[in-house]
Amino acid sequence: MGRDKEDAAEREIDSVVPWMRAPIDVSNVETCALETLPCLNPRLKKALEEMGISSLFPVQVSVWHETIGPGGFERDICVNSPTGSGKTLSYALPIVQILASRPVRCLRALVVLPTRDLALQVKDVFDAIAPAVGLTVGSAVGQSSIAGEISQLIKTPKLDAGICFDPDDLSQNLESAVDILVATPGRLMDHINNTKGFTLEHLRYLVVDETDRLLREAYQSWLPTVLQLTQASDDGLFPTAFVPSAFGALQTVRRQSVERGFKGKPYPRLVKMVLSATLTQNPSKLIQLDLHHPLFMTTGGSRYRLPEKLECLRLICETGMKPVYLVALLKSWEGEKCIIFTSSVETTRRLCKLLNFFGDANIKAKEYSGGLNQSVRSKELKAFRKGDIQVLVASDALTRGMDVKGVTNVINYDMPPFAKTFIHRAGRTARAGQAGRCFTLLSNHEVRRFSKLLKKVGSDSCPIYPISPTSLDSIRATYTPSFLVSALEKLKELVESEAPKKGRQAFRHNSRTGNSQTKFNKTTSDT
Ligand SMILES: Nc1ncnc2c1ncn2[C@@H]1O[C@H](COP(=O)(O)OP(=O)(O)OP(=O)(O)O)[C@@H](O)[C@H]1O
Repeated sequence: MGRDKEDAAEREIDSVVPWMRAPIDVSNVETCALETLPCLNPRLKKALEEMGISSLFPVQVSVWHETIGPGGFERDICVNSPTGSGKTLSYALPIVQILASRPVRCLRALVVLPTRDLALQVKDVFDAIAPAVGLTVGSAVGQSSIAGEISQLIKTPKLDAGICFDPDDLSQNLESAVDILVATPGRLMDHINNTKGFTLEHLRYLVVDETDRLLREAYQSWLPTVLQLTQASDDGLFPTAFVPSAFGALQTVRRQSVERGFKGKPYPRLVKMVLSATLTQNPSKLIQLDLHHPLFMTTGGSRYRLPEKLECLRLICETGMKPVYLVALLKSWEGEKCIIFTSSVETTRRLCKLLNFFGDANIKAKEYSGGLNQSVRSKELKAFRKGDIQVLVASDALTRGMDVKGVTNVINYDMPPFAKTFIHRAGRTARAGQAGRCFTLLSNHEVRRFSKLLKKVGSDSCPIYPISPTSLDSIRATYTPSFLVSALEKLKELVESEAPKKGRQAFRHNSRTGNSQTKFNKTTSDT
């Protein structure tokens, strides 16, 4: 989306839908010890304790109160709560508790997330609690082959000795092997369209995590498809292409209800939970979710909120000096985990290579961007989680929601283009009530625009970080003309061997433009 469009979308706050005008303010809610949480299943309590959790965070307490007990889940839930405030468990815990009370194996909860790594992270949370109450969690994210995924999701019938399972025989009972499915939209659609025995017929809970991101892209119309498949089944609403393909004895009949508040809606209805740190307030987007008496939960009065213990800092330098400032910062934190954000995939790749040229700085940096294939990305992320890599250089597309323990610093090497981008980047640190710092490197001409952005995110303080002149000088000593020539040569080789055609052309153009300082600055300022 272009900047103008995004800005316009952000301004649409003026046309907030009525139900968003009187939210539940989560900042007035206290944390709650597990011992005092009403109705908590003792087996879930034990599982939470094994995860190291002794109390619930405010957003988790608020959602719990609206979902557990009499009248629970009567309304759809919309949560706008800061990064790292624990939104995943806020939906995972009540869903698991409720499903545990009726132990019948069929797909009853679906959680949709925009990326594979994020979906796997959320699956880990469900996996930590669901088995304690006998529930099974599956994933449809494209991590394994489609056949591997199908065998994990669908239970094939036990046949008499000598009789083989025939996948085309519709008379055989195919049942779901999972109660809860965590999916990305693409793989979800593959299973809806092609997997025999995969059905949303029994679905009771739909979670759309990172809602604003998921609503921005249609992903093969996954949302209208899911909503259509969970409509009333007594009025012929299922289009033939989507006839559910489960042939087990178990049936869920959704009827057009005439009960108060449900007129014209199917009952039992699909309960929806939508969550983000930057939940859209755009009515034309929200309407796609077809929410039922939505209950809005937010933190504080402002639209966006940064984590409480996040410290924002800025560094102002000439564009060509950004690498020097960056290395000075990284050297001063030896061993601390850090994520560096850049403006594009190409920039991410180049900056990562550049950091690795500063060999004596001992910085182990890896790239995490849409320019890498999924398996490489997941491998780098795993190494970063384990602490084998200290620095992850990342583009924006994939880092939303990412939860990596021990990230104490985030650096905006390129200024974030939008307030939302700043929130999600900065939110990779200062999670779960921990302290963290977000540094932004700025050139003089960016200072005013950055101040405006800070106002939007509700930050009233972002002092200049006093970087030590001695450390800058020592790095400048490395950053000599001979270093530049050698780095330039290495970058050229790498770019020519790896970059797409466009990148190679840009580099050749730079190489023709004269002295090495100009060339290097161009290359680094592009990064
Ligand atoms: N009750 C709790 N006690 C201690 N730690 C918790 C609790 N709930 C969640 N956490 C931890 O807090 C961290 C952040 O949780 P989570 O990823 O759900 O945040 P989030 O609000 O979804 O963030 P984002 O908006 O960035 O996706 C995780 O590491 C999680 O393990």
